[in-house]
Amino acid sequence: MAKIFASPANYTQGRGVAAEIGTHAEDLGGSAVLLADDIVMDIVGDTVTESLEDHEFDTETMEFRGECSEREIERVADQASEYGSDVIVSAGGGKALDAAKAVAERLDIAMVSMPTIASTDAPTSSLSVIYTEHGEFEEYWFHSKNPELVLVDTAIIAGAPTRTFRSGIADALATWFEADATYRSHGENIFGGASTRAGHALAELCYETLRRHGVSAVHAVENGAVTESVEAVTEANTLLSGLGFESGGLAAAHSIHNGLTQLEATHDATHGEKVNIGTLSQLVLEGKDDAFVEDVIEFSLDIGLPVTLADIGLDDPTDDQLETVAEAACVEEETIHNEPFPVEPAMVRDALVTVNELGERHK
Ligand SMILES: NC(=O)c1ccc[n+]([C@@H]2O[C@H](COP(=O)([O-])OP(=O)(O)OC[C@H]3O[C@@H](n4cnc5c(N)ncnc54)[C@H](O)[C@@H]3O)[C@@H](O)[C@H]2O)c1
Ligand SMILES: [Zn+2]
Repeated sequence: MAKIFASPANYTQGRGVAAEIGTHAEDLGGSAVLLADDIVMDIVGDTVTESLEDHEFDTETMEFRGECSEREIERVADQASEYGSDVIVSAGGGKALDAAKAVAERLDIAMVSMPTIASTDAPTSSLSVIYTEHGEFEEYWFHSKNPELVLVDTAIIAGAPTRTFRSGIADALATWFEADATYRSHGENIFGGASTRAGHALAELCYETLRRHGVSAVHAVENGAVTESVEAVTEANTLLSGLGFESGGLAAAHSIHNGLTQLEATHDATHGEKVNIGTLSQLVLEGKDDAFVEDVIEFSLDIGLPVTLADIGLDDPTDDQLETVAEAACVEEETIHNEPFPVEPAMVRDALVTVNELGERHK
């Protein structure tokens, strides 16, 4: 199997860079549509439109309605096509970015990814996670390219609710464990290739960066402050995690997340929050030492991340519910089969109940 590494063409991060979008996007086209929900449009709409128009772009705006579903993608694509847009700029969280990636693929136009929260590693990737209208995970859509430009304004990131930043740390915390499992099993990354040393090393740097800067960065963001730790963790949550998972590979943590989305009770927990339960479950599944699992639980608590099932809305899960999660996590297409040993649903269920017990003990 060939080794494959791919990435966005350009990643730009810093305080105030939203106002420079016209400069960075200049070569990508001449007619842009900005996709964002109401909240995000209020935050970036004027700044982005002004900068694009200063650089000779015709600009339209469009409201994102909140779910990355096939229907929403179709609606946005039809409208963007009517506008004759050759660039889609998407601002917001993972769902808005994922929807825009699918639109860019469908219309064969350029994509600018502008995360306004550092909540997931979606901004840099070449895939979209597709949900039903009701928010259940449906499937991954793999696209032919990564976004042309990823633009991250750290002043906006630090001004967003801290919960989004914590969630991004959780999504990024999974990256190293999943990439390393894939590496050890000689599994496939998102591009259907083997991991490069680069993909593996970036995933490890992601983990080290979170451990060195995570706590300080969360405290800064609680106060809307941009410090060097906030810069480091934003980069880890967004760039290092994004490249690390795509070129390094996913494994159990994200399959368990996908399984958890089958239960409606978890829908108020963010992507990252559910992933954290997936990460801890993966460590138990892999039989990591007690001290190591406890260290990751303690770090999760320091950051303010879920360590029990109740923390993600499952106060008293029934056997049937746990069975549903475990079965969904182990379907054939799931990345859990990148673990270096065969995984059965019973093993996932047992890891989940064990994590729950360990998490309760540490609280
Ligand atoms: N494609 C990938 O590679 C990939 C990777 C990880 C996660 N995901 C997907 O990402 C999605 C989760 O994304 P998410 O956790 O970012 O949430 P989200 O996209 O569901 O919601 C983000 C919310 O935050 C709000 N928001 C955005 N910026 C804000 C700001 N600056 N201030 C205040 N509010 C703001 C938005 O209005 C929205 O309500 C899931 O669908 C997940 O599957 C995809
Ligand atoms: Zn994720």
